[in-house]
Amino acid sequence: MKIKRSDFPKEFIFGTATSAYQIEGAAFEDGKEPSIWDIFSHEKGNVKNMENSDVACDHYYRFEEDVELMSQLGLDAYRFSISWPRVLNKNGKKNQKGIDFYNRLVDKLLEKNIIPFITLYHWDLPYYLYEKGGWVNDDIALYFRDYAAMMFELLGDRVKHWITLNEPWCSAFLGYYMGIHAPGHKDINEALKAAHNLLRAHGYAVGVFREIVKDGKVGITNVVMKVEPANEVEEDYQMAVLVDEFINGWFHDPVVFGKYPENAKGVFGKLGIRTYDNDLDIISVPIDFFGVNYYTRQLVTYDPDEPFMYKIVPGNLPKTEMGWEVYPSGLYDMLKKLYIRYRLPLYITENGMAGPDKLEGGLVKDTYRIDYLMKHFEMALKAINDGIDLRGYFIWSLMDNFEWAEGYSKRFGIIYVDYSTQKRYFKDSALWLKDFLNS
Ligand SMILES: N#[N+]C[C@@H]1[C@@H](O)[C@H](O)[C@@H](O)[C@@H]2O[C@H]12
Repeated sequence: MKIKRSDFPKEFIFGTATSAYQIEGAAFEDGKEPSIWDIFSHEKGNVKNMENSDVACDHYYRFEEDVELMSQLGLDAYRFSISWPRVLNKNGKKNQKGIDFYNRLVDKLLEKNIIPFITLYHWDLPYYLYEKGGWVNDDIALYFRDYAAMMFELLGDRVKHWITLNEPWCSAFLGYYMGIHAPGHKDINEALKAAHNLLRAHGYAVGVFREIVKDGKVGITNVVMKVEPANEVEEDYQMAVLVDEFINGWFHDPVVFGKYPENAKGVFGKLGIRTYDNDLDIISVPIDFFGVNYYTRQLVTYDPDEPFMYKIVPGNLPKTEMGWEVYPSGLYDMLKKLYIRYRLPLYITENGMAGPDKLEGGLVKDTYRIDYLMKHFEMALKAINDGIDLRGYFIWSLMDNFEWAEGYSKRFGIIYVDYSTQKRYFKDSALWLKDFLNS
């Protein structure tokens, strides 16, 4: 049975999501200072084909055209991030040209009746703060608080939906343990420290938000994975519980319960890895919603030879260009799990797929993405009909963009970007979405 927009509650919002470093370009223009990703992407070996976001989708100069495209699709909302080093320089001074860009973007969105959702931090830490220790320097939480307060003051009169951090798990573990994201460190102790300081930063920002944007809503967006045992055996079930805590619980529990998940904390302790208990009262100040970035599941199996006694097992379901299994039921399962455990309103702040998109005659026949989105829309509707307080769904992504270590090799957009000309093309999925939103 084909679902329609009208099957969803009237107030439910459909949008698309992007992030500053992935689309803006103008990486060193109009007073913007470097971020850790500007430096990391220019260092050999970090990004496929040595690609970077110096230009990206040139959104800094083309934002009016891009908002017009969103309006043509009939989107209700648009989630984007602020580039911290574009608005605040190393002397703690505002960069007015950078601030003006976001003012104009917000005003353009409102003019087109598109609700802005702003993410304060989507991985592009100012490089000068990294030089002061970055996320492993406890002071970073106060720098973030001051940056957040400035943005709340500047845009809070028009923007009422804010997300403090995007996927702190990635910032901490891909950036400080696995080394595949900026700043490229490989130190589990640094990763745990960074994780804690990211959560402290979140808590301090929520505190000032309550003083500045009294009629606004604030939350945090986490990567959410459905973790399952690779084999129906006790030890794999135990590993699934542990990995669920490592990935999902580690950034949800402290924010709501003011404490880290016990099993994972115990494993870190046994391995001599320090965990932290300071400022848990600040970390757990009440928030208004959780943002859920859902893409796929993770199959795990017990392996005593691995540092954390488990390894990831590739599944046998159809996969996207990222090698991620297409697993729509995992979205429903995780929405249900999060809502039962934390009782907070939810937004799907990212869901989408990288596809083998080819531009031919001005068209991109991405029927696979239409199928993917429809199946995940169905799971969102099932969750709503089962009483879960799900309030919105943002497709990742509005347009093809810089996919971090994958460079431009992975296309997640519903709009195709020809990077050689910067021309935008609606993919079939965009045209399908436009019809769906009017259905
Ligand atoms: N990879 N991948 C796609 C997508 C990435 O482009 C976003 O920036 C992240 O928030 C999240 O990882 C998801």
